[in-house]
Amino acid sequence: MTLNPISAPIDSASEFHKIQSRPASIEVKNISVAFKTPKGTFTAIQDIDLTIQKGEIVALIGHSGCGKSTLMGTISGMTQPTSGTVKANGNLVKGPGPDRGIVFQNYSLLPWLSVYQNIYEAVDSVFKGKSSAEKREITEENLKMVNLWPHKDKLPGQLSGGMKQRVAIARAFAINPSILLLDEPFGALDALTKGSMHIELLKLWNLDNRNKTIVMVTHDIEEAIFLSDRVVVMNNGPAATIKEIVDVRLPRPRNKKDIVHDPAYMEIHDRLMGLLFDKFSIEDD
Ligand SMILES: Nc1ncnc2c1ncn2[C@@H]1O[C@H](COP(=O)(O)OP(=O)(O)OP(=O)(O)O)[C@@H](O)[C@H]1O
Repeated sequence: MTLNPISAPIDSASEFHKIQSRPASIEVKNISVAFKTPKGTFTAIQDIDLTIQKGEIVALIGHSGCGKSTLMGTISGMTQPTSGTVKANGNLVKGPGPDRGIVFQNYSLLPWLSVYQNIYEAVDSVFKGKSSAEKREITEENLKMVNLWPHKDKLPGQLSGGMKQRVAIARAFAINPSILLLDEPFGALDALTKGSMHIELLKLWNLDNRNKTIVMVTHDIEEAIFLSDRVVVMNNGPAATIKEIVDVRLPRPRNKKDIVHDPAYMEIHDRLMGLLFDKFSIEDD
């Protein structure tokens, strides 16, 4: 398989409308999550409604501790909502499933397995009916996609942060989920590595004809705008809700260097800054 540049199909802002008219991939209905703590019940998120279309890239953004990971947890099925429902591809989410691949900031690779084995084991656990040759082919294809084939025999401890993150992303893609959930996947990376990871992610998304739905938690406004179709801004908790959903009607492919000069980008950036930092100001006199 050859890698297409991220410029594969030419898009325009009207592409945004096309995506919005696609079928729902994730339907979050009236979700609340409350945790039992020694001090009593703590409601992290409350009354959240969010529908994400198939093939959409959506970023969740908000201050630390507002409930982004909790909301992601309900979509992944790792967190049970106290009330409300989540559907993925029309099916009620009752727990984690192979239709939803998850990538965390800490990579969650198995340190005692090689890069190759980390991916092969995941493929093996999901594709029970496939032959070993087919599973080896999937493993190889995905490692090559993230340019890690030459490093396949290394242990995670012998890799840089960016390489580990690429293994985690290759593993998530190898199980071919229709939904990819990324919880601060690039948070620990330096700006340059982060920039290349954004390009890698969009390449993989394009290779799959933009069919995978991607939901990403981030603290990074620029990252959210560069990658997403919509940015979901959450209120501060407790009982956090969605404050506003900002549409990112910027044509794709997006060029990291040029996009920042686009007046539409600046407007979205200002809006997000306003939503996130409306209460903060620095008195310097
Ligand atoms: N298992 C739990 N038990 C009790 N409280 C929890 C639990 N998990 C999360 N919380 C609380 O719920 C709130 C939301 O946490 P969450 O991790 O979802 O926030 P976040 O927006 O992802 O934060 P960050 O950006 O810092 O990663 C926080 O106040 C957190 O302390």
